[in-house]
Amino acid sequence: MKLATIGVGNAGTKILDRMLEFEEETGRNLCRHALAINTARTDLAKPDYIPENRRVLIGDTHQESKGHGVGGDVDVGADVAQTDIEEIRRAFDDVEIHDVDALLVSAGLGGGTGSGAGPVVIDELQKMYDEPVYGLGVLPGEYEGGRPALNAARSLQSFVTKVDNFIAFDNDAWRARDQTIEEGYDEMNQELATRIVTLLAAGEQDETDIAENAMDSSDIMRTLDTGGVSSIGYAASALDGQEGLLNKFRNGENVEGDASDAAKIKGLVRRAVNSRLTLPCEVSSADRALIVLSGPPEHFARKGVESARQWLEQEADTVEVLAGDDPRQNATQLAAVVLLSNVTDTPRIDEIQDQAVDAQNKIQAQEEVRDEEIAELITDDDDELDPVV
Ligand SMILES: Nc1nc2c(ncn2[C@@H]2O[C@H](COP(=O)(O)OP(=O)(O)OP(=O)(O)O)[C@@H](O)[C@H]2O)c(=O)[nH]1
Repeated sequence: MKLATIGVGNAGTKILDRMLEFEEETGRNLCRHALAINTARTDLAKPDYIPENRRVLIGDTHQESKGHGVGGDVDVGADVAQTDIEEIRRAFDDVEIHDVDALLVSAGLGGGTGSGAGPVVIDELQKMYDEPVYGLGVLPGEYEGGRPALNAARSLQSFVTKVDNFIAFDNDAWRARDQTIEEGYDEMNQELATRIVTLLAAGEQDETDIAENAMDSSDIMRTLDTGGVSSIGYAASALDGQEGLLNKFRNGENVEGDASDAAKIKGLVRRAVNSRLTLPCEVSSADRALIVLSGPPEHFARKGVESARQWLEQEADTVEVLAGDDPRQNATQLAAVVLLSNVTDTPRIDEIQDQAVDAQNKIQAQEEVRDEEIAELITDDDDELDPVV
C-alpha cells in the first residue's frame, strides 16, 4: 500500500517518525508523504525522519497555546486546529493523491492536541479526498489518571465515527514496569511501527514478477473496510544462516514447501494471534481478518499459509480471512502479521469509558462544590453589605 501519513500531537508525531525509521531500515516505501502537525514548537523540532519542511506548527498565535501545546485540553486542541485550518489545508496541497491508496492519521488520545486537533484534521481529509482515511491511535494507560481517560473516551468516539478504520494501541498492555515512561514509549513506538508498517507496506510492490500469492493493497483495504476498531498481532522468527544457505538452492519461491516449513508458518501465525496484540481483544469478536507473511520468498510455503488461514477462520469465527505474502528478498527474518478488523470485545476500551465516567462525575462534583462556595461568599458579602445599605 502507498500512504500519506499525518502525525498529530506529540505521540502521533513520534510514532510516525518511528514508522519512517523502520521503513528506511528495512527498505520499504510505504509513507509517500509524511506530515507532522503539533501545537508545541519544541516537540516539532525532535523528529529524526520527518523532513523539516513537513512540520506544521498550529496555534502559535492562539491565546491559550502560543506554541507551547494545549496542556491536555481537548477543546483547546480542537479550537486551535479549526482556527488554523487554512494552514493545515495548505500543507495537504503538496500531497499528490494519485500517488497514494489511503491516508493514515496517528495520534495519542490522552492529550489535548492529538485528541482535539486529530478529529478536525480527519474531517478535513475526508472532505478533500475520496481515499480512505485510517486512524492509528494510542489509548492512555490507567496510571495516567482520569483526565487522559476522559479525553480518550471523548476522542475515541470522534475518531471511530470519522475514520474508515481505527487501529488501536493500548499503552497499558505494553507498559513495562521496570522502565521510565519515556524509555517505555520508545520501545512501544518501535513495536507499533514494526507492526503497522509490516502490515500496510505489504502489496506496495507493483512489479509483475513477484510471487503469485503476493498480498494486494486492495485486500488490506477490504479487510479494513469494516470500520470500527482494529488490533494487530505480530510474531517473527530469525532465519539462521544454515537454513538460508540451503534455501538458496531452491531457486525462487517454495511453492508447495516441505512439511516443516508449513508447520513453522502455521506456528508463526498462531504465535502472532496469541501474542500481545496492539489492543488486547477477544479474537472471535473480529469481523474480518488478514494474514501477511513477510520475508524471503524461498521460506514461504503455500500449505503453511493455507492451514494458518483455516486455523484463523475457526479462531476468529469468520469466513472472511485473507492471506498473502510480502516477499522481502533481503529480510533476515520471517514475520507474520495479523490484522483483526472491527473487534468489539475490547476490555480496555470498556475500562476507559468507566474511568471517564468516574472522572466526569468527579469534575461535576468539584464544580458543584465550587459553585456552592461562590454562592456562600456572595451571601456573606451581601450580609456584610447590609448595614451599609
Ligand atoms: N505509545 C506512546 N504513547 C505516548 C507517547 N507520548 C505520549 N503518549 C500517550 O499519548 C497521550 C498524549 O500525549 P501527547 O501526544 O504528548 O499529547 P498531545 O496530543 O501532544 O497534546 P498536548 O500535550 O496536550 O498538547 C499521553 O496521555 C500518553 O497516553 C509515546 O511516545 N508513545
